[in-house]
Amino acid sequence: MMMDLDKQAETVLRTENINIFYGGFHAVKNVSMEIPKNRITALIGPSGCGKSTILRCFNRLNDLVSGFRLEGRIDYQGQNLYDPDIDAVEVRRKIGMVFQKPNPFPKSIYDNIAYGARVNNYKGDMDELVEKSLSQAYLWDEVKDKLKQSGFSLSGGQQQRLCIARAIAINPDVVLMDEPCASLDPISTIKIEELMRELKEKYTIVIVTHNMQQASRVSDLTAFFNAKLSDDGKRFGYLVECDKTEVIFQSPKEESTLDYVSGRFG
Ligand SMILES: Nc1ncnc2c1ncn2[C@@H]1O[C@H](COP(=O)(O)OP(=O)(O)OP(=O)(O)O)[C@@H](O)[C@H]1O
Repeated sequence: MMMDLDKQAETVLRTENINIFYGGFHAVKNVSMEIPKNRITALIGPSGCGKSTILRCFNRLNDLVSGFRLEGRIDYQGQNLYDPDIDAVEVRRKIGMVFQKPNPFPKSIYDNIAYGARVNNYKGDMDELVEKSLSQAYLWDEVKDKLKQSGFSLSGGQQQRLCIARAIAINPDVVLMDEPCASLDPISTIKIEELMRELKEKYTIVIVTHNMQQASRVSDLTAFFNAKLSDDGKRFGYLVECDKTEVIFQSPKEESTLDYVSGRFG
């Protein structure tokens, strides 16, 4: 499907008819979609439609949730991420995550970056890696004179850029972002959006956002999810459509998509 949407981009992640359960609750039904390389894909939709659930499946973060079960497959570089012989820790090294609330480690700014590299037995020059990662996250100039201070001493927007720097320091393929600007002021938000545009040159980005302007400003592709009641009266999430962002925002196939992006519901 995506090949038609973006002929230049190869597919990094592909879900094939996935169904996601939390215990007896069928949270997400029959989602098939593709995430293209070096693009920003936005997941949008009303609360509870399963955006975060799907995002977290992309790096197996839901494994830690009791009762979680996934049916179907998620292919990453031709392998099913959920095959029993796949190491979830290695998956999370290749597919990083940035959360809604900045969550620096209770360590110095320097060690926030160096920690993951040390754990991964990084053999290169640590100072260089720290500088490069912080520069890529547009934070270096603001912190270069206080690298030994705690990550918590930074502003919220700076902390989020620190978390992005930490995510890219271990050289992932994909960076997942779950509402990365939800707790930030407008100026920090614009900085993170600029940063995302830069980062997609090197990484593939998938972002969950409630902010329609943000999705239309930064993403190349947008997937619109919705929720509805099944025959037994339970609410489940599903993918309505995924297309180029300008199509989703201007001429989507489904009326419910237009209603949502134009603020008529949700
Ligand atoms: N750990 C969990 N255990 C049980 N149910 C869960 C769990 N996490 C999510 N759910 C349920 O799965 C459904 C989808 O939740 P999810 O957080 O993925 O939605 P979302 O679209 O990201 O919502 P929001 O926009 O409000 O963050 C919801 O009904 C939610 O209550």
